[in-house]
Amino acid sequence: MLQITGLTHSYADGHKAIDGLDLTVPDGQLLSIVGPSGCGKSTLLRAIAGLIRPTGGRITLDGKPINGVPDDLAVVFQDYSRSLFPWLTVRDNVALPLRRRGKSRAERRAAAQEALESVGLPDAGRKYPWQLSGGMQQRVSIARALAFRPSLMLMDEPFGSVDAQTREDLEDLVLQVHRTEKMTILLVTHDIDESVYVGDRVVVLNKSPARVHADLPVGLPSVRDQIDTRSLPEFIQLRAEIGRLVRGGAREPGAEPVGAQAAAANDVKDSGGESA
Ligand SMILES: Nc1ncnc2c1ncn2[C@@H]1O[C@H](COP(=O)(O)OP(=O)(O)OP(=O)(O)O)[C@@H](O)[C@H]1O
Repeated sequence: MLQITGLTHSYADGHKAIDGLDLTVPDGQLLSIVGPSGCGKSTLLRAIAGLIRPTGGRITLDGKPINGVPDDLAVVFQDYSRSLFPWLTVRDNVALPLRRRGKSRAERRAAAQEALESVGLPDAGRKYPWQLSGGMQQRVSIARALAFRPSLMLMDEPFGSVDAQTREDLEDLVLQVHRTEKMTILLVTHDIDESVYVGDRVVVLNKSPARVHADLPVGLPSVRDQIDTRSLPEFIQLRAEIGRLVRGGAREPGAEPVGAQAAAANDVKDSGGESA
């Protein structure tokens, strides 16, 4: 479980990006994070990733405070072109972080190949990143994260630089990975529809400095489809509510969260054994 309590961060120039943010993410949840531009979403992810030391508050992963980059974590950034090494083959890029796992060369190669297959790139291993399209390069970044088998994956606007069709394919890839690998995923996005489509839950941050403005369960069936899911009345209602919240609106006092009934129904269904 990821637990964030009273998180505060001021940059060296005095700019306060986060002010007293509380958030708990249970294991296996896919949490979408949205908020106005510049509100502190990336700062939050960087603090969770141990890339910056927050000036206040506490972040724990499975009860252990985060001091530096946690062992069990992978990060996927928007800018895939800068996160892959151009002088390494695709397979070596994917295998590289596995050195930290102490794997042998053969094990690293096998894990890289398996991860490439899971993102639909079984034949790309011998190529170099610059020989692939942008969408394929982002698949490689996701494969690298997957090969590492992290318990927590942080994704910072991961589909912001790809075309609309590739974006949908990659959203479905993340949903599939989440279902099969059961890892916890935090996904920062500017796209409200995407936050609902992929999320189990959506957290809306308020204007800088960031705090949790609203926290909404996504009560949609766990198997999602780009056309059918986005046409559901619950999807349309939730997307409208989140849009209003991102623009600074307040939750209506006492209002039942949109999708809560469906979420409850899913819980009942899931507890009955087979989950979709
Ligand atoms: N290194 C830094 N030094 C000073 N201020 C910074 C630094 N990095 C970010 N900021 C400021 O902190 C605030 C939050 O930035 P952050 O990148 O976390 O926001 P964001 O919500 O991810 O932005 P966007 O939606 O545009 O991607 C912004 O006002 C930004 O200008």
